[in-house]
Amino acid sequence: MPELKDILYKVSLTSTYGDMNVDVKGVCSDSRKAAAGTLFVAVKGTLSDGHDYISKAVDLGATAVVCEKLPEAINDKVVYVTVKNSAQALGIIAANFFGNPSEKMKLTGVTGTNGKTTTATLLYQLFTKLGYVVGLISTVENRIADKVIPSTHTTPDPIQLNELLKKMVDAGCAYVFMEVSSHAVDQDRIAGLKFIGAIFTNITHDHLDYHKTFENYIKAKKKYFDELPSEAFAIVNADDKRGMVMLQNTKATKYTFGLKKMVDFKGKIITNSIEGLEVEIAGKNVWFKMIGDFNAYNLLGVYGAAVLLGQDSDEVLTQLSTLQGAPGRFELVLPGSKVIAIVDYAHTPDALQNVLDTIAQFRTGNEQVITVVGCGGNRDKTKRPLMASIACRLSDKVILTSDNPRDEDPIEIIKEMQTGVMPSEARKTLVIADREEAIKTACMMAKERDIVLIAGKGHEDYQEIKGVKHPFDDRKVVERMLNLFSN
Ligand SMILES: CC(=O)N[C@H]1[C@@H](OP(=O)(O)OP(=O)(O)OC[C@H]2O[C@@H](n3ccc(=O)[nH]c3=O)[C@H](O)[C@@H]2O)O[C@H](CO)[C@@H](O)[C@@H]1O[C@H](C)C(=O)N[C@@H](C)C(=O)N[C@H](CCC(=O)O)C(=O)O
Ligand SMILES: Nc1ncnc2c1ncn2[C@@H]1O[C@H](COP(=O)(O)OP(=O)(O)OP(=O)(O)O)[C@@H](O)[C@H]1O
Ligand SMILES: N[C@H](CCC[C@H](N)C(=O)O)C(=O)O
Ligand SMILES: [Mg+2]
Repeated sequence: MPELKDILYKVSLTSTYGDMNVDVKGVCSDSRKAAAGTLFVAVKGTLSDGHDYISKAVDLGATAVVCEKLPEAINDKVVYVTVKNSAQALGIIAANFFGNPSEKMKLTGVTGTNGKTTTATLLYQLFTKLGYVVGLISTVENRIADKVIPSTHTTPDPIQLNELLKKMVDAGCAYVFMEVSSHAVDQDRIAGLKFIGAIFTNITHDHLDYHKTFENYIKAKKKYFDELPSEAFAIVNADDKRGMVMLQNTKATKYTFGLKKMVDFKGKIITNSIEGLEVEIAGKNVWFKMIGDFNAYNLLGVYGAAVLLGQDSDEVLTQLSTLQGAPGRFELVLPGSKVIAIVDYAHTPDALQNVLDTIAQFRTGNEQVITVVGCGGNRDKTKRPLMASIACRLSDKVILTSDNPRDEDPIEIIKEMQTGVMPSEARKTLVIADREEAIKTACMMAKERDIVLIAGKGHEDYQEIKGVKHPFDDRKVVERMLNLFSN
């Protein structure tokens, strides 16, 4: 069992009280999980402050406490350690407690507003095909080789994260690909991890509820690159306005990918159709099963990272051309049906615009595009009118509905969306708060060859209302409707 002094290795301490050789049976940052012999790390959160729960953790048996400020009531059977930043300390402590698993693998992180899950999943699938034992940490699911572990966050908290990485080491994972959310960077969930590579996809409007300003959001993404070690590589989308900003202060070796500029990993789209993409990369024309310009960027980021991780360029392109990408991302439901139904996780204005632009490239103009879209509750409100506006501009009919209302009133969310609908567009919008009814209505309205886009929830198999996740899957509702048509 590790001793306290060992798991505090590399943590910058401001003071210590008690025996640093005490054994530590476990680490927790939630007092409700404290047990005999554990170390409790008090972290200031967005809703409450872990410092208020120190005595609760001690009552449940915690024998050591890491905090920024000592509590008034000191228990002389407990060891107290103060630090300047306990969120950061928690990351380093969790890594030490689980034996610094990230140092025993090649860990690559993906950050950006859109495309993280797609990029990380493609890398996981690619390296598996190349014959390696691979780990994946993503919004949709975590994977240790082919074993699926459900995911609760895009990037888990430091304790779960390091425990998962340790299991990956134990299972022999040589490469691990993980999504790094801006929340995770800001909350130091990744402190203490050793990355060999980092990929930046893009940055657009999202999460301003949390970061408050776009500048802060950019800073959170940049902090990830600023803290990379010199042995790592950093590869960014140079066509994104903020791509080069990410590289400004990094010690890592810098690389770029893109379609428009002079870059290290360049692509040129030759064909873009509902069947897939043909892209010229490294002097070769390669067909991919992924659809849409934005996926050309994801594929180039994946290709660049794979080559930087030492893989053979031709072999990478051959394997990459066979891959399907992540579930619920531009997923065609029952392909070959009379109605083209697409389920996509577009839950930001930029993603919605990209998906509808992609659809616009395929359509003949004789069919209708019917979009069903909602915006999540307890999330960035500024995106609501923008998403409704984009949906109206690029669709023939729009049904505004709900998407994980959480603690908010779905009707109020829809009202905020409606402020983005121009009076001239109002006649093509319907409001149907019940998502199942909304999807059914869209399918009923659709005629042969019409395109129905169901945006926002992708792979999600629930609708979250007031803290309860009710089973709900866009794809299943659409499938039921399409099957009814064919009978
Ligand atoms: C806004 C946010 O990111 N919140 C995360 C944060 O919680 P918090 O700051 O609200 O914590 P808090 O409730 O204020 O508590 C502060 C501290 O007191 C402790 N506490 C609290 C109560 C108690 O009785 N005892 C106790 O010890 C808590 O364990 C915590 O350490 O830290 C928690 C532990 O790591 C996370 O589970 C929680 O994620 C919430 C559930 C969440 O919904 N997060 C989303 C927004 C998120 O992180 N999303 C990103 C993806 C976004 C994207 O890019 O699309 C993600 O990486 O998943
Ligand atoms: N490179 C990209 N640029 C812009 N939009 C993209 C890109 N890749 C995917 N998208 C769109 O964004 C949606 C979300 O993609 P993905 O799940 O890969 O992103 P993410 O960054 O993991 O999102 P989240 O932060 O919610 O986990 C997709 O369904 C698609 O509509
Ligand atoms: N990772 C994103 C996912 C949003 C998905 C959308 N369906 C919603 O619930 O808003 C978030 O938690 O903000
Ligand atoms: Mg994701």
